Amino acid sequence: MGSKTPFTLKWGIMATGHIAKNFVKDLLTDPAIRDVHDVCHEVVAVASSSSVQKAVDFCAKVNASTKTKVYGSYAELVADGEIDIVYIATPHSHHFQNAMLALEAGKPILCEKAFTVTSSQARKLVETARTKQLFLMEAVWTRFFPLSIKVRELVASGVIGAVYRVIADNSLNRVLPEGDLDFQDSHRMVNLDLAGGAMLDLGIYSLTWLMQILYHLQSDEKKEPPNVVAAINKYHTGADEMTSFILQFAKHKSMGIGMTALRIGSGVDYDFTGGPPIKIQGSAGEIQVMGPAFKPSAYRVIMKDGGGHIETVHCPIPKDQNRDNWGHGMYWEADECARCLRDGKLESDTLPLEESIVVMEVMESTLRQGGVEYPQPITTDIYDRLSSLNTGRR
Ligand SMILES: NC(=O)C1=CN([C@@H]2O[C@H](COP(=O)(O)OP(=O)(O)OC[C@H]3O[C@@H](n4cnc5c(N)ncnc54)[C@H](OP(=O)(O)O)[C@@H]3O)[C@@H](O)[C@H]2O)C=CC1
Ligand SMILES: O=C1OC[C@@H](O)[C@H](O)[C@H]1O
Repeated sequence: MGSKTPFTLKWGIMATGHIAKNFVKDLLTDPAIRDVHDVCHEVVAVASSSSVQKAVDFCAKVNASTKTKVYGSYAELVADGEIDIVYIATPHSHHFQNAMLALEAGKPILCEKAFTVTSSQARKLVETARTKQLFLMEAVWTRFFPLSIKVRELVASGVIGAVYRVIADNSLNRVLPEGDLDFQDSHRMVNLDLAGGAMLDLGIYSLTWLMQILYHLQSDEKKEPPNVVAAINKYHTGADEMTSFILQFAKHKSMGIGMTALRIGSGVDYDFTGGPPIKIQGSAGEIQVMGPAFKPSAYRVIMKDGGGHIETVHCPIPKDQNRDNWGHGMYWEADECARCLRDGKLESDTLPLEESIVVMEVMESTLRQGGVEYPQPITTDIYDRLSSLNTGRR
């Protein structure tokens, strides 16, 4: 791209919660801190379904430009003609209706994980986006980390031979001394009305590691969807609190073993001393990844024959000194959106929509096998512009 003017992507932010804040702060960092010079980002508008004031407070918290527009409804946001793309940062329960709202208004979308609550909702979103020729991507930021790209390249290069097994865990210890989890029953992490539970919130990252190695790297002609076997321990709200799933790719002679929990953490630490949360096992060696599965921080390659030096490669997340030393790692997925929109692409090659559907199928199968059932208002695949999920009527 050389010295050409970078392509600017203009964002509309739907919701003002925890992750919207982190994402917008990432958007507002200088792309040069991550050596990106071809694209940049502008936050044009922020909407809260609760009140305009919440959007105003949000803008102050993230130190947004004074030009950023604020709305007190999602409908107003998606109608804003200046916005190139809407970032959906509502609970999983809301994603289908909110994404349909944006697509119906002709807006491209980056939608937080879990993409939807059911696979049929995911298929409907993809179908709608394709019919309307609009860009759509699930916001699985981890896939766009330079570390993930490097690990996929190493596996594809055959350095560890044929990969037969991937083991991945993304678990948090959120248990209180008396045995309950450290969330109110109404919290989105455990509340069935908000599609709570470990699988959709955290297990998706273990699944991301299984999928990006064992499925994404399969050749297109030989794509083999996984057979899924799962077990779940439920919390008293009915949400899953400890979930394990096996993905079997029989034709490829490989298996992925995924784990997630809210009752026990991934290890004593995220360092190799606690055991890496991700192990990619090949015929000639193994790649181990450390750090939380959603935000990996280092990797190492260990060859079977003991040959070669084992070097840990640390991959720090760049920080912007002019923005309170902020940098979370979500800007790489935003850069992907900018490049796709700049180049007229309707989906990302790194996270194709077909894979988001398979991911939802795996999670749905896992939850079904464990007997987790979400209520009808959040599982329907019938779009309703006036659904309380769109209007914010609680
Ligand atoms: N990529 C990542 O690292 C992370 C992703 N996530 C994902 O982002 C999404 C949001 O999570 P998070 O930001 O932690 O959640 P929060 O509860 O902090 O924020 C959710 C926001 O959604 C809006 N909202 C609309 N209706 C409801 C409702 N009925 N109950 C609660 N909130 C509602 C609210 O914004 P308003 O009132 O302004 O409309 C609220 O602030 C989830 O899908 C989660 O999986 C979460 C954490 C990390
Ligand atoms: O996406 C996520 O990653 C970090 C976790 O702490 C959070 O619960 C989850 O939503």
